[in-house]
Amino acid sequence: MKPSVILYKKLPDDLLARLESHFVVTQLNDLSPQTVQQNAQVFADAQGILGSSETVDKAFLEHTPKLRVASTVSVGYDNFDVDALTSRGIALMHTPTVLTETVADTMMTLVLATARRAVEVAERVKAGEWQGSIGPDWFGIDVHHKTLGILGMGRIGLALAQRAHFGFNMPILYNARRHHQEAEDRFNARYCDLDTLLAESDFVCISLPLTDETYHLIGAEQLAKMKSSAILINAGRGPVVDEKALIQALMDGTIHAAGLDVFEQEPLPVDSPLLSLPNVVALPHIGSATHETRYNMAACAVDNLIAALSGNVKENCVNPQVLK
Ligand SMILES: NC(=O)c1ccc[n+]([C@@H]2O[C@H](COP(=O)([O-])OP(=O)(O)OC[C@H]3O[C@@H](n4cnc5c(N)ncnc54)[C@H](O)[C@@H]3O)[C@@H](O)[C@H]2O)c1
Ligand SMILES: O=C(O)[C@H](O)CO
Repeated sequence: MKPSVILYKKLPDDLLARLESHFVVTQLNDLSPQTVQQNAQVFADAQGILGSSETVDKAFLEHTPKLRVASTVSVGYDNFDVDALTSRGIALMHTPTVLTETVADTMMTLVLATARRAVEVAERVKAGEWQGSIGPDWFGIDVHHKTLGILGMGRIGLALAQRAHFGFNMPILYNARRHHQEAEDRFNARYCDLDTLLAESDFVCISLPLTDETYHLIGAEQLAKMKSSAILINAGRGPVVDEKALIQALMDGTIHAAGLDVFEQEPLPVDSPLLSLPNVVALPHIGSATHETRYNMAACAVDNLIAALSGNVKENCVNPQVLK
């Protein structure tokens, strides 16, 4: 008999058909306690789950005694209690690599949009304010040849460094737990401690995962160490930055601007002060959101689930120790 799996994200038809050729698939909207309660038997029978963004913690796992694989349509997995999954022998599969270049494009978009004030001035044009030659109140700042600091020199950090180095002639600084020879050899990136990176970068770019260590890594103290002309870019996870401290720093001129794809609370509440600051470009967590990349992520997650439930995993497992 085919294993039962729960799908909690919409898939393109061809990928759904592929999933259904291997499994008995139940489609649900989410993994909320209410959904679990209303579909208790489905959760009790499920050997796999596939979707994104929902919390999978100890309380959830109590309802899934047969679960063997969780396949997330994302590279980030901070919404999973990995220790709880591992202690139950459940494999966590994710989708690195297929989204790397697209997310780096998004980060470069934020660098350019904040520096050149693209959103702000485009809105002024739409509002009919372009009535003659523009003056300094429409000007931005240069990106090329400025120093770009990277926090999180992993797959996405490297792809960002490539763009900044070759495309914009930017010196690259990075802080990490170890030296990254590839970044140093290919992009002339210079390793430095966090304080030096904050003090010397014109753009501080975050592509870090959210962990206990990175939670509020950037707070008031760190923002105060940045140049007042510097711009903060965050496409890692919202809680890596203390958002209250960031709002204050943007309001009092401690830093120049921020380009944000991720927030402490998503969707960003409509009354967030961030939305009334002209020096903020706020995107709705679109790092990987192109048609091509979202398809490739979904395909990767389907393949990951098939591989893991058939004992054939070659890559993309967060906790490979459960496979031994
Ligand atoms: N905005 C989006 O839509 C979007 C899309 C994809 C990924 N992301 C986020 O980007 C993150 C990175 O993705 P990736 O594929 O580059 O992952 P990765 O694992 O290749 O890179 C993460 C890097 O951060 C480093 N790191 C972790 N903790 C650190 C710490 N305390 N100090 C310094 N460095 C630390 C790791 O060593 C690694 O090099 C994901 O975990 C996710 O949270 C966001
Ligand atoms: O981690 C990821 O893949 C992105 O943030 C999409 O959720």
